[in-house]
Amino acid sequence: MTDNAHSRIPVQLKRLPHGHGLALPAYATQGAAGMDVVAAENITLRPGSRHAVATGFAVAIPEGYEIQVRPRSGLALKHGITVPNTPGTIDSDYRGEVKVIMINLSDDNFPIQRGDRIAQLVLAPVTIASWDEVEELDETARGAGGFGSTGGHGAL
Ligand SMILES: O=c1ccn([C@H]2C[C@H](O)[C@@H](COP(=O)(O)OP(=O)(O)OP(=O)(O)O)O2)c(=O)[nH]1
Ligand SMILES: [Mg+2]
Repeated sequence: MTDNAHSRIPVQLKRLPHGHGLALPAYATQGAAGMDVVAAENITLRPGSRHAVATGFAVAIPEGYEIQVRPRSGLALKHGITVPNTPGTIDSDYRGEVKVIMINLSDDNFPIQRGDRIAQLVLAPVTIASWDEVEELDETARGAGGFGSTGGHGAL
């Protein structure tokens, strides 16, 4: 763990019974955006299968923030293991166990051991919108063009 405490936002965390003895989510380097989070269970992900992996803790995120659950690129690149709902959203009013939904996109079984770093958690501010319903929207050069309208892969 590194010394970037000056910029930290306190977030309450409650260990659940099966979470005792596990490392808390932690920043691996001083500039890390995410805290690596470890699995609280042993599970083998078969090819194509998915599972909500226990973390062994619950949180109370301050209002105005969320926690995003993101995959680790090493697991994605080397093993085809990722988070299908990335970024997963942990709401500030959620008090259940934080879980990491993982999917195995490879052709091989992938064993997860309790204590393995499986994903990363990013604390992020949330901006709250209010709808301003109108009859007409302003015109732009893009207009309704989207979904590759400016040219995509291999376009001339
Ligand atoms: O990767 C995730 C995503 C969600 N959650 C928990 C915390 C979150 O606050 C709650 C609801 O998540 P979300 O809003 O993404 O799911 P939903 O399908 O919309 O369920 P709900 O109707 O409960 O909001 O589930 C996790 O533990 N891990
Ligand atoms: Mg929801």
